Amino acid sequence: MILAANANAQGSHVGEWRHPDAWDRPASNLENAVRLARIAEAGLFDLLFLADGNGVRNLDKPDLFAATSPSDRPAVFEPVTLLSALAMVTRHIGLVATTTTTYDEPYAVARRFASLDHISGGRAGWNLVTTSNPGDALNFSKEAHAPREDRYARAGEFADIVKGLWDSWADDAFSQDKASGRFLDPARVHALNHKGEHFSVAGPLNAPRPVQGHPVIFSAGQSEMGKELSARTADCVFAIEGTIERARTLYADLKARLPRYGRRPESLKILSGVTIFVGETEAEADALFQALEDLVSPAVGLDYLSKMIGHRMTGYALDEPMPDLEAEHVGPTGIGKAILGVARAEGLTVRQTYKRILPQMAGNLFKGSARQIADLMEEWYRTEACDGFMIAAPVVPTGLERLIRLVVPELQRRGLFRTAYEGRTLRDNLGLPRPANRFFSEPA
Ligand SMILES: Cc1cc2nc3c(=O)[nH]c(=O)nc-3n(C[C@H](O)[C@H](O)[C@H](O)COP(=O)(O)O)c2cc1C
Repeated sequence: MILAANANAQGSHVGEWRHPDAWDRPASNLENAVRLARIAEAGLFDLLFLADGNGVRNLDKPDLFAATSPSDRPAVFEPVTLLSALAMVTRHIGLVATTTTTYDEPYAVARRFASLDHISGGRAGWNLVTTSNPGDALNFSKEAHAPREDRYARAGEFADIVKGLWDSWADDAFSQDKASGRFLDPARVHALNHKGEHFSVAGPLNAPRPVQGHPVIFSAGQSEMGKELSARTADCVFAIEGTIERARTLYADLKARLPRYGRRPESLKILSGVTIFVGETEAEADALFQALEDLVSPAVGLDYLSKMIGHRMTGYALDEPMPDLEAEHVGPTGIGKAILGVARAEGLTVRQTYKRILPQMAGNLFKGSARQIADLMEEWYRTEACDGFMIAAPVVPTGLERLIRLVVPELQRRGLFRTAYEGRTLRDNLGLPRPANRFFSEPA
């Protein structure tokens, strides 16, 4: 079972940062990030994962903004920069950063992640997103966020170029031989010379081939286009589905797309987003859950719901049934659709819907004792709802510490989770092979 730490130092629950256990002054705090990375590595987690965006939300609503939620992101480190620092204080754990294909350039992204892979000794991963926050467009000389179709078309070409650039050099290209005076072998370089619909990139990349060949690629879109992109280009998918049945359907759907691209089912790992409240007892987990809920005002809750479903919910009566938005609303995201589906299936009111998703910015909710949590994780894993979990554990960092103390040993006893890191690279630990260079055969 793969375990990933969804490592937003401000937490994932909207009310979390106000809890007495939360660390003080979480904004852009390197010391906290280092502590969190060390905690996750001591717990043998496969990787740290940093979601990201390129803009600040809610500035137009000063009251909400003052009570900032983690998704507003007013003060977060640029993730590759942060992971480069964390690479120096960790040895085993994978380091995965989100970077957008909509507002970045393939050469720059290939270079950044090749560098992180070398700096970390083969532990880098790139979470490829097409950007969820439309306002980010205004920070990149655009007047509006491009439609989903255009973003995904660009993303597909972007990913192909990045992979091609990582293959610029054969693994043995840089002999750096002082005696002969030969720094590199000019026969072992390939200039990409890509000319496509969105990009023209000559190459080669000004970095040796990454330690892992290609850093691990994550992707996180759940629309038809998002799923197809994952099947074609990703090694791991960060998936969020509200029920085990929906998660199994998505799992089967994604794996069934792979043969079309000549891929085997085990070449794509699916991590289900989950927020875990674990206590010494079920009652302790319930109490923490309730304490966090009490820290969120209806205004903040409604705003959060609006962002998650892509439709402004202010003005709807809190205790009326959740409106049937899917019919009237053209563009809910994959996540938004899942939320609306659960609200409809369970007949939730607007208030119940936002309360339901409050702890679920990072995915499905698991709450209870260590045994109960391990039972749920085992069921999801064994019945092919996922290959592992992208875990947020409120409150940061005590929630993760508790999870590692209580749940990890239970998973180990059941033979579901490692007792020591197996490999040297993130790919090794995830059980993913090192990709061959598409332009050069391996050195003899
Ligand atoms: C689980 C999950 C995590 C995501 N994380 C991010 C993120 O960190 N930053 C971002 O800009 N977009 C993120 N996205 C947005 C996607 O990249 C994509 O733009 C959005 O989901 C719309 O595509 P879809 O309809 O295919 O889901 C995430 C999406 C999902 C489903």
